[in-house]
Amino acid sequence: MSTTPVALTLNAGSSSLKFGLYDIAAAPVEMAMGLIENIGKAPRLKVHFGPGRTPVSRDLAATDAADHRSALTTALDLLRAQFPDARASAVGHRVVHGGPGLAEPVVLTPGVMEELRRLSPFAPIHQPHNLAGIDAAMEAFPEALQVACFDTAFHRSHPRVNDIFALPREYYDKGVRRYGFHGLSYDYISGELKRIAPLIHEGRVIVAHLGNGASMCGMIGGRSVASTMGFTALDGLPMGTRTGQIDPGVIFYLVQQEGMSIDEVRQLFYSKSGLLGLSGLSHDMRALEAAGTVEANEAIDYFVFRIRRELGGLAAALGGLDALVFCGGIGENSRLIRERVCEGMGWIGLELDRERNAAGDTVISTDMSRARVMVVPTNEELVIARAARKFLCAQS
Ligand SMILES: Nc1ncnc2c1ncn2[C@@H]1O[C@H](COP(=O)(O)OP(=O)(O)O)[C@@H](O)[C@H]1O
Ligand SMILES: CC(=O)OP(=O)(O)O
Ligand SMILES: [Mg+2]
Repeated sequence: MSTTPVALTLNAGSSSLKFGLYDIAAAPVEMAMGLIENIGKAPRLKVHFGPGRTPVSRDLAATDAADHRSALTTALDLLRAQFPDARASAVGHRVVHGGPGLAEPVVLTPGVMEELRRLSPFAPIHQPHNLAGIDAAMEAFPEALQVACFDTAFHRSHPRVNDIFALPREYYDKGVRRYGFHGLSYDYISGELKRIAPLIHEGRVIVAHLGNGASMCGMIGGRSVASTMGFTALDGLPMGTRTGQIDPGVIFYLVQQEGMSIDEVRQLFYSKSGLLGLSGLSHDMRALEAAGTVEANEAIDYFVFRIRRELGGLAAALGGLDALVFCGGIGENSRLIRERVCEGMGWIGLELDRERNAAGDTVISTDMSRARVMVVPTNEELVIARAARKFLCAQS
């Protein structure tokens, strides 16, 4: 039997499950990284087992990932077959909502679980899946240390004025605040900037995490000052299937005039809107870029327009801008979106180098650009694995 301590990481999204396996004897080393997407519909598996190995990608039977629990069983079977001797000493979970109190990763206890269940309505397409993943992992690995890492935690450094809504004061105390999300990704990017561009890290940086979920974060000295997501992961930028910022008056209209139920409005805002709703075609940026229809182009126009608006707003909150960093599936891979976001942004100090952008360089601004533009691939799983290792080390 292997004596190497191993950590499993789980990152459950609304219709996907990302899983990672790390050797954590020293700093975490990736052994496997996988994704099961389209859970409950036509599930597909993508997995790769460490550097230099060819990634595997194949369709799964519907029963292999009918829900998150069965997807986890499928993922674990796969990992056990590949690494028969590995035993997880720790399981690290991405949990989207940690509420106002949980500003650091924690070891999961019944008390913490109760608080996380209470927060479920604040993150309806994420938190229930995160909690189901925790329950399943506790059952599968009763001996392992179970650690939760929160998307909201990184943003607890916000000044209060950026956390409040203009509601009567008692609502803040009830937890109705601007939490911010994608914190594991921002934490990773902050750490990477410190390593590869320490002077930039000390300055005023806007990070655009553009994936299926999308948000932007303004940082000073590597700490979050402001973010585009708010009370829930619905606010801010339009996303694959989510509206992003919308006048709350639309909800009253839909309920009172269109006769929709609150559940129907929730479905509409979280699952049928954003790029999918505007294009009438797909939530997937690759499909929209390839489609070239009027509707797909308009969905892209709106996505870019909102990013540029938030860029201006966040730069004002930071008092200027030293760097813009792109990450997430779209931010890391779409040269078109990066080019369009930076177009005509000289007034804010950004000048994109088209060739560097096309080549996918890390720095994609010109040498003359006052503010730097960068592409830094994010890694939420590594942040989780590091936290799991830290707790294990503290125990032994
Ligand atoms: N080459 C590419 N060009 C444009 N968009 C891309 C490309 N590769 C991936 N994407 C987009 O990235 C998004 C998924 O981002 P990702 O960060 O993986 O999402 P998740 O939020 O599920 O973690 C999808 O919209 C996908 O189309
Ligand atoms: C918080 C959030 O939107 O997460 P994701 O991008 O995984 O959907
Ligand atoms: Mg994501």
